[in-house]
Amino acid sequence: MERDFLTIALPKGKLLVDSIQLLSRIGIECSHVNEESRKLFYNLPDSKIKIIICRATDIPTFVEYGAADLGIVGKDTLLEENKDVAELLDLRFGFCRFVVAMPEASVPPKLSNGEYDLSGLNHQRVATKFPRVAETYFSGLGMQVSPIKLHGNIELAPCVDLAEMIVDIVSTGKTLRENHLVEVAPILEATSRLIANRVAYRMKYERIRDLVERLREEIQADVSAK
Ligand SMILES: Nc1ncnc2c1ncn2[C@@H]1O[C@H](COP(=O)(O)OP(=O)(O)OP(=O)(O)O)[C@@H](O)[C@H]1O
Ligand SMILES: O=P(O)(O)OC[C@H]1O[C@H](OP(=O)(O)OP(=O)(O)O)[C@H](O)[C@@H]1O
Repeated sequence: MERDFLTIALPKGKLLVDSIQLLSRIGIECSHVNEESRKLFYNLPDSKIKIIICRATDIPTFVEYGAADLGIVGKDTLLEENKDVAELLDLRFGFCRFVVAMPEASVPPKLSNGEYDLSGLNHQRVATKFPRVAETYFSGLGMQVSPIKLHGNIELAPCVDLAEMIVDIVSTGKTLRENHLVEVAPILEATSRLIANRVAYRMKYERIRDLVERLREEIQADVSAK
């Protein structure tokens, strides 16, 4: 019966391998799921689970509409997409940071507390994949910015005068360095999250809670071992 099955949406891209490994560690054997194939859904009858593979940014949409009961997605995407889903668990992988960055040549002066003075950036253009996050951050500082939405290679924008600054994800810092950009403000840290469709969470409560508890224990054991 369909209601026995859980559909889990996994993001292709950077989070896929860790997602598969985590599910496999709690006994949902899905190591044959991979991005090399063009297969976008997998049935795991023994676990009564279906896996679907989506673009990372689409995961909240699939879960909100109930096309998937559960999904794995970065907190960054969750904030930006702002869908009506339940956030169940921090999965602790896919760590990255949101920052504001600018060309080395135009970094603002520092305040006495050591932070950069961002006030001169009011009404400036900010290139980003995350316009909602950017606007929310700057409005929290009492500022307004003009977001320019891009889908990738954000660091290019200030180099070709498309924007004065960027709001983007930093992981190693290599992309900022190689494009002569400097972080001028941290915004927030993000990791991947397990999310649920709100109706599925009620209708399939026992199954979902059981899965969440197994994941929680596995993550805790992993953290304790490190
Ligand atoms: N260095 C990093 N750069 C980008 N994302 C990272 C990084 N490290 C961890 N992540 C996490 O991985 C998630 C997925 O990133 P990925 O690059 O695979 O997809 P995407 O390009 O953001 O999505 P889409 O393909 O839909 O545009 C991000 O939302 C973020 O949570
Ligand atoms: O600090 P780093 O380790 O250099 O990683 C940060 C880069 O990774 C992401 O881009 P991604 O690889 O997703 O490519 P994209 O520009 O096409 O989004 C992000 O948007 C940065 O550009």
